[in-house]
Amino acid sequence: MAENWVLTATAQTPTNIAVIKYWGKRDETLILPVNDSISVTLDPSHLCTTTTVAVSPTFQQDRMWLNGKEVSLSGVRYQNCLREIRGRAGDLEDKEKGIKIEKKDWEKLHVHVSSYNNFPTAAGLASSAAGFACLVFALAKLMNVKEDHSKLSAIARQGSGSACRSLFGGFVKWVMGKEEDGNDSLAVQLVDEKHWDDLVIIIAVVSSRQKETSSTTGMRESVETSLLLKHRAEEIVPKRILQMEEAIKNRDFASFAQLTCADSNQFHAVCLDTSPPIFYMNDTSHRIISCVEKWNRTEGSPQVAYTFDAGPNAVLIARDRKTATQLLQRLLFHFPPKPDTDLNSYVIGDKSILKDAGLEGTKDVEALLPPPEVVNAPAQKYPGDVSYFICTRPGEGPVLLSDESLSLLDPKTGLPK
Ligand SMILES: Nc1ncnc2c1ncn2[C@@H]1O[C@H](COP(=O)(O)OP(=O)(O)OP(=O)(O)O)[C@@H](O)[C@H]1O
Ligand SMILES: C[C@@](O)(CCOP(=O)(O)OP(=O)(O)O)CC(=O)O
Repeated sequence: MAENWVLTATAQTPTNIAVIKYWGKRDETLILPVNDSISVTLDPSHLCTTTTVAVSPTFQQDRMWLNGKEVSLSGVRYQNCLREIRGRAGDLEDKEKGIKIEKKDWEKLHVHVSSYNNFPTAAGLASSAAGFACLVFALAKLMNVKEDHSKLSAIARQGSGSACRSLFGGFVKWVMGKEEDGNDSLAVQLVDEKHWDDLVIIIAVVSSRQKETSSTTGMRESVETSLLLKHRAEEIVPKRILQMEEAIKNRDFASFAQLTCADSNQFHAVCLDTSPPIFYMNDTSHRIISCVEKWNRTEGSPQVAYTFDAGPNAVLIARDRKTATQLLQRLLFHFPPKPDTDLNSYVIGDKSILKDAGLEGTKDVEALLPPPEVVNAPAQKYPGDVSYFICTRPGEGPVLLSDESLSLLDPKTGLPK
């Protein structure tokens, strides 16, 4: 066997947003949560991670490049994922390339990883969720791991809890599990992305100067100090999970929206109940909540649901396209771009919603009338308080990219292209 071969696999994995939140661990090392959670996977054409993994007898050590820059793989979370995947690697033969790797050989072979997020990293858009899910999925393909997506999700969970939910498209539940070794703490798909394809998602990336507490630190402090977290995990979430599963199954938007907003608000209440208190939302986040609440109330039934993770960004879920265009008009009325910003870079993702809303340029935004529900109140405008909007929808789970031109590593050297 020639000893200078390089074998690669490239995958693409989506990010996800929780509608019933994970907040609190019962085991910090294995990353085992104190409650079940449910998320919606976001369309990878707008937010995703692409990762190429390679193996070669010529590699001297495990190495990783993130968005083109070399980063260390020595962190315990990366090490746990690599160990768990290597332990499950199978025999592999590529006759065309003359490569034969036996199960026991994988322990001695080093890997190279190159990963790229098509959205800002560590900006509160769950890059760690897409990133760890993609790493585990790509390595599993490379190393011929014969396990289903749920089993792989239990490995991705050890990279970042929320990552386990990115192993599936559509709506996904992370079952907390009971076992001490965490083998039953994994993700399952509730329904795929086609089940409820009316939904439209608009993310407001909110400008933020504050230094935020990371999710890992924040939830540790909440577990240690918040009595509300204990009550939430034991009494509230188990019931909410059942109601949310029912709402998703029946495409019951009114219940879905009520549960999503209530759960986001309770998660932030737990943060306030933490000592010292943690503030993730800012004034802009609060203004977006008020705008949606006022509109929903005027309509008599929910049109839009909102949810916020460990940061000020708003994730807004509209019941259908028509509602999404009305939402975008409201958002752009209150949060127009700064005078020098082009609308095309201010609203990204699925731009067809801009067109449906009759908004082709900054002039159209300036001409927007106040929404009917605010006509008697001062029409408040906050240019610059939102950095940009992303229009997207529920999307599919991880996919393997077989087109070699999409590989992020050179097939000859195993180094970034
Ligand atoms: N593509 C990737 N592949 C592997 N790891 C990644 C990738 N992208 C991000 N990460 C890991 O996730 C870390 C960022 O996670 P962090 O929780 O700080 O931000 P986030 O997930 O973008 O935001 P948030 O958790 O607030 O939603 C990075 O430092 C890196 O360790
Ligand atoms: C608020 C959340 O987004 C918290 C996510 O926490 P992480 O998964 O980032 O935390 P670690 O497991 O410590 O890596 C809610 C959620 O995604 O369910």
